[in-house]
Amino acid sequence: MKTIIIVNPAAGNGNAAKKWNKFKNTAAFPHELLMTQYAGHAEEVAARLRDADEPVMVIGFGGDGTMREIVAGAAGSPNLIVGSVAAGSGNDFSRGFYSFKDAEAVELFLQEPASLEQDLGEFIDSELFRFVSSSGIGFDAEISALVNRSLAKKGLNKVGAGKLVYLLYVIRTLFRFKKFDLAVETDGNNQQFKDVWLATVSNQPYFGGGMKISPDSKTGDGLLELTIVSGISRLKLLLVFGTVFTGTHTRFKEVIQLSGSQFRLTTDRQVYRHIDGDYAGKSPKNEPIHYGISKSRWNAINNGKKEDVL
Ligand SMILES: Nc1ncnc2c1ncn2[C@@H]1O[C@H](COP(=O)(O)OP(=O)(O)OP(=O)(O)O)[C@@H](O)[C@H]1O
Repeated sequence: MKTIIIVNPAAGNGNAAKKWNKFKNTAAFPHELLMTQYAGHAEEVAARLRDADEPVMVIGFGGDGTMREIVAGAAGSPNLIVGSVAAGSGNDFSRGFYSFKDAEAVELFLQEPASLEQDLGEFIDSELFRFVSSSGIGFDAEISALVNRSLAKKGLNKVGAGKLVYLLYVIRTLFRFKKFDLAVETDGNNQQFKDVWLATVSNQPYFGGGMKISPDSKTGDGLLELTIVSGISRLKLLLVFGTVFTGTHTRFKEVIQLSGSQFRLTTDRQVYRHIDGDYAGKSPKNEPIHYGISKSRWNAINNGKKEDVL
């Protein structure tokens, strides 16, 4: 099978380039290489391959942003199979979908390739936004928007202090965040939530670099899960965050989880939002936004262990 590796050298704060330099020396299988030059490049490359008349495996060598771009470009093409090697910062894609741990794993897969159709989440605002793992509104989206914008982070990342900056913004946002009201409409059901900290639409269990926000999400079942955290004190919110890593946060009464093929979400003010952890503008005030699953499905690696990918 023809194999194309798309490397984002900027992923993982530049560590992807170093990781690639090691990986390429062990990659004995035939492959073409493409180094991304700018944001959006990986999607363009994957989209150009869409009309392939033979099966092509596109391996993303990067993090969640790189994988989202590749999946968005490849979705709807019957002959493209998307694989990944985790080389980003958060790498939630590799927790929700099968990911190659080394070149040997790629070689083994190529001996007996198999794929599995998966869902791609989407919503339309002024433009079409797509997400592979999750898209959220609120507290966590505000933190990541502020951290990424912070010039301090750019300087401090060079000395490996990105996590410290993140922690500082968590504390700052914890005190400054303005909670919002949320209306949820799903399958003819209307619900109102007051004092909401965050609402996350998930296609797979993980977000935020290993937090199991939506333990029951399955990537190919045609459903999305909505997690809402509301009516909770700052202190308890921290406690809840501590339990998200194990997925036990769902026991708190302030954490609501809904499942459906689509959700219409309306916020009473503009609130930061993300797609797969990346900035995705703000939700409009009092205007419903429709979250659903794209008609264009995509093919993931099927390594034979269904529980890893379904
Ligand atoms: N050559 C490049 N220079 C700068 N940015 C790039 C380049 N190529 C791609 N990008 C952008 O880099 C961004 C970060 O990539 P990615 O999300 O894969 O890594 P990450 O943020 O380190 O990992 P994660 O999302 O898993 O935390 C993406 O939005 C992508 O569009």
